[in-house]
Amino acid sequence: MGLFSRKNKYDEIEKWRKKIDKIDIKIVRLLNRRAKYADEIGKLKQELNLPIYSPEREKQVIENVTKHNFGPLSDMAIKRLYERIIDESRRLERESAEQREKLEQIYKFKDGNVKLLNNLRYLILLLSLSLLFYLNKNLFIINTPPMKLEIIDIPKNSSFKYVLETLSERGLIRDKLLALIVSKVFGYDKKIKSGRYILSDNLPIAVVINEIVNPKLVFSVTVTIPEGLTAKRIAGILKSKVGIDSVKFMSLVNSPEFARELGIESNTLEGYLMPDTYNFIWGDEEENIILRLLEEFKRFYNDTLKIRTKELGFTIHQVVTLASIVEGEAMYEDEKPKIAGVYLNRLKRNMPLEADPTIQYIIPDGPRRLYYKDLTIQSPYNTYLNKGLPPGPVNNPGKSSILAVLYPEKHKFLYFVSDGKGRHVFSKTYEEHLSAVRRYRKLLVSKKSEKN
Ligand SMILES: O=C(O)C(=O)C[C@]1(C(=O)O)C=C[C@@H](O)C=C1
Repeated sequence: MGLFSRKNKYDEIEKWRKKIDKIDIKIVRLLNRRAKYADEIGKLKQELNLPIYSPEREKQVIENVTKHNFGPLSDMAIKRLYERIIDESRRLERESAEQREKLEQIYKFKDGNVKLLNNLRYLILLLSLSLLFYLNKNLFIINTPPMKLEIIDIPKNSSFKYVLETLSERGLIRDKLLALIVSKVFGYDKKIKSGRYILSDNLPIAVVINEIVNPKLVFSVTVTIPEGLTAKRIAGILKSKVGIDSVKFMSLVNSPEFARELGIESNTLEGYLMPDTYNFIWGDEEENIILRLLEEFKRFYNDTLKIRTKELGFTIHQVVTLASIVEGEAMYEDEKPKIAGVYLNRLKRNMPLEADPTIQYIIPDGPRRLYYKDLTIQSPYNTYLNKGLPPGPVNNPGKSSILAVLYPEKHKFLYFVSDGKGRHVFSKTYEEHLSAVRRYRKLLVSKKSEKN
């Protein structure tokens, strides 16, 4: 073979190959278009739940292509080629189906979660709204008209737990836990104030707690302290009426430092607790109450009375001491200046006062009827054994008794004895007095026999 013809053949191969290349490009494009159609069919089969593999259809396809086969490829060759093409179609359909399934699962999961989240959101919203509604209703709103008013006593040093228990027991707070939480959050549990409170049963928690922390409806009690009582008996009254600690009250009354601090020339405040009618706040401090009683004493014992005291040559302490004896003796106001006059006459003559109220003060079980042996009790307060005034007041005298000492009746009486009816018989001499005493005793005896 010549060199020239050989080269021509190579060129020819190249020429054919170029043609094949062009056809291959078309074949690949067509194969992919075919694969795409098969993929569409696969999608529909998946939706219809049909199997990918369809042997009848494959048979049809082979028959179709061999029918149109005019060589040079044999029918068998075409058949083998198409079996490979359909293989790849099935593989593509399968892979696509798998991918769609996976995606579907992801969406399903997402969908579920989104639904769950939405439900949770609604639930939280609902819960928050109900909580807000509940808090608003219980904490701030007055919902019902009051059914009853309750008086609540909160003693000093009460624990917050005790306060909550009491309020809840009396129906003043419905939700103890809510009250506890709110109080703890705002620190109210450490700020409660003792006292007597009047609260209605329809108040919301915030109002009830605020009232106890910051009382506005404080309960004031009117207390009358009668004239002539000892500090100890006054302490008893204040304990029951105002809720004070009577031991603390007495220790203040008997504190010389406290008396000095208040400007009282005495070791105790006995005599200076002014009898009167007072308005106290229930549960108020013992000290405040004493200050109030002393204030009344000082207000009463004004400059005019102080000047008068000096004129008489007495100290305030001596006047109050004698006034307490007059207070103890007199039952009627109009007799007070006369009785004061008797004691002042006796003091001037250096006679013992022989005043029964001073004995009543030293007997532990008084006040009661006195016996002769009571008059012999050793005490600086015993005015049968000691001349002059006792060391201090034997009770807390009222205003009229103090005035009776400062403005006594001028007379010459040195003695008096009960007339058996609450008044007294006054005498200038001992003899007169003795006969008055005898008359009194006779009266007593006849009264006794009348009774029997
Ligand atoms: O016609 C179908 O059902 C197809 O899925 C397409 C095809 C093919 O490639 O022609 C693929 C797989 C089947 O087994 C049958 C035919």
